[in-house]
Parts: sequence; structure tokens; C-alpha cells
Amino acid sequence: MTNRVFVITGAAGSGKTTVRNYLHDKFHMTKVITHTTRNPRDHEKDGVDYYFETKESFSKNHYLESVTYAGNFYGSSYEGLEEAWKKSPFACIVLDTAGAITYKEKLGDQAVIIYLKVGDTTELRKRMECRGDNSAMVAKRIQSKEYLRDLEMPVALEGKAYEIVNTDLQKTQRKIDKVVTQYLTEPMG
Ligand SMILES: Nc1ncnc2c1ncn2[C@@H]1O[C@H](COP(=O)(O)OP(=O)(O)OP(=O)(O)O)[C@@H](O)[C@H]1O
Ligand SMILES: Nc1nc2c(ncn2[C@@H]2O[C@H](COP(=O)(O)O)[C@@H](O)[C@H]2O)c(=O)[nH]1
Repeated sequence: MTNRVFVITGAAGSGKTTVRNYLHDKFHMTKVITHTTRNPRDHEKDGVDYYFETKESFSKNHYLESVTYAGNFYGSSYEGLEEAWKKSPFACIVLDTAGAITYKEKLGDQAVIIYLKVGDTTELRKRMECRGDNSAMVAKRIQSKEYLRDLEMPVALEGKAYEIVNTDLQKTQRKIDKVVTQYLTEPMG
């Protein structure tokens, strides 16, 4: 089976992490843990949700791609992806749209991009607040140019990504199942 990485992208609060966890639980995909300099949220653990870094330690890793998002650095390492593929042929990762574009450019068909769409920005804000995000952080995030950019599928991903509207989570899961099944059942190359 060809190694693939399922890249879940979309705006903050659109449900990327929820879908990534579904891919892990249902299809046993290995999660690629990324690196960030932002502070952990209350429930987040180092090495599980992210590798939490200082600016100095962040700069020492070897990244396939890295970005600045709402004033913090984020990056995904080559080693993280290779390690994930040693455990299972299908890996999954959560990235902003800039990272998703880079994955598609660098990995071609090995990167399966799923863009989650939630058009209602009031709903996105509500989801972040319900998740327990600090309200000052939410206010900063929704004013960031990266958040505003990720509200729409980027032109560079048109025709190269699956777009799934994530309002009803059960419907989303069914659509995700259809996408993944195509790759599970493809003939040997
Ligand atoms: N379809 C849905 N309907 C309602 N709530 C949802 C849905 N999908 C996810 N959520 C909830 O919305 C909140 C945000 O989801 P999640 O953390 O997965 O988003 P995210 O895109 O990873 O966000 P971020 O980029 O800010 O980390 C969570 O509390 C999650 O349980
Ligand atoms: N391009 C990358 N984007 C990443 C990476 N790790 C996470 N992210 C995305 O950043 C924003 C903000 O994340 P948050 O956890 O602070 O809400 C979100 O869109 C993530 O998907 C990465 O390594 N590269």
C-alpha cells in the first residue's frame, strides 16, 4: 500500500483536530505531532497535542514546512512523518492552509488534503469558546490574517483537495469514510 498522509486543514475551530482524532480512532492512522511556540491550552500535553517549544528549541528542528500563525511559530518535521509511516501506511496531520499547500507541492499524491469548511464565523468563535480557549486568545486569533485567510479554500488547493462542510459531525464522518475508503481499496500499484 502506498504511504499517504491525510492533511486536515481549515479555519481555527472548524474541527480539524476532531477529524484527525476520528481518523486515528476509526482507521488507526498514526498522528503526526507538530511543533509550536504557542503556550499549551489547559488540557494540552507536550508530545501528545504538540511538541511545545521555545523560540530557540523550535529553530533546531528540521522542517518539511513551517509557518507563523497568529504570532506563533508552527512546524512539521520530516522525521515526524517518517516515524509515522514506520507505524502505519496512513498518517494524519492538522495544518493551516499554507502548510497544506506545501504538503501538496512537496508530496504530490501522497498528500490527501481535506479542507473543512464552516462558513459561519459566529459558530467558529462559539466552538473555540466552548473548547475552553481563553477569550483574549480567541479575540486575537479571529483578527489574525491567517484565520481570515483560512475561512476559504485557497485557490492553490482547488481541484486538489476534498472540501467537507463540517456542521453536522456525523455527516462529516460519513464523508470522511468515503474519502478514506477509496485509498484503502485502491489496487496495488
Ligand atoms: N461538527 C461539529 N459541530 C459542533 N462542534 C464541533 C464540530 N466539530 C468539532 N466541534 C467542536 O468544536 C471545537 C473545535 O474543534 P477542533 O478543536 O477540532 O478544531 P480545530 O480546527 O482543530 O481548531 P484549532 O485550529 O483552533 O486548533 C471542539 O470543541 C470540537 O469538539
Ligand atoms: N503549517 C502548519 N500549521 C500547523 C502546524 N501545527 C498546527 N498548525 C495549524 O496552526 C493553526 C493554529 O493551531 P492551534 O493549535 O494554535 O489552534 C491551526 O490551523 C493548525 O492546524 C504545523 O506544523 N504547520
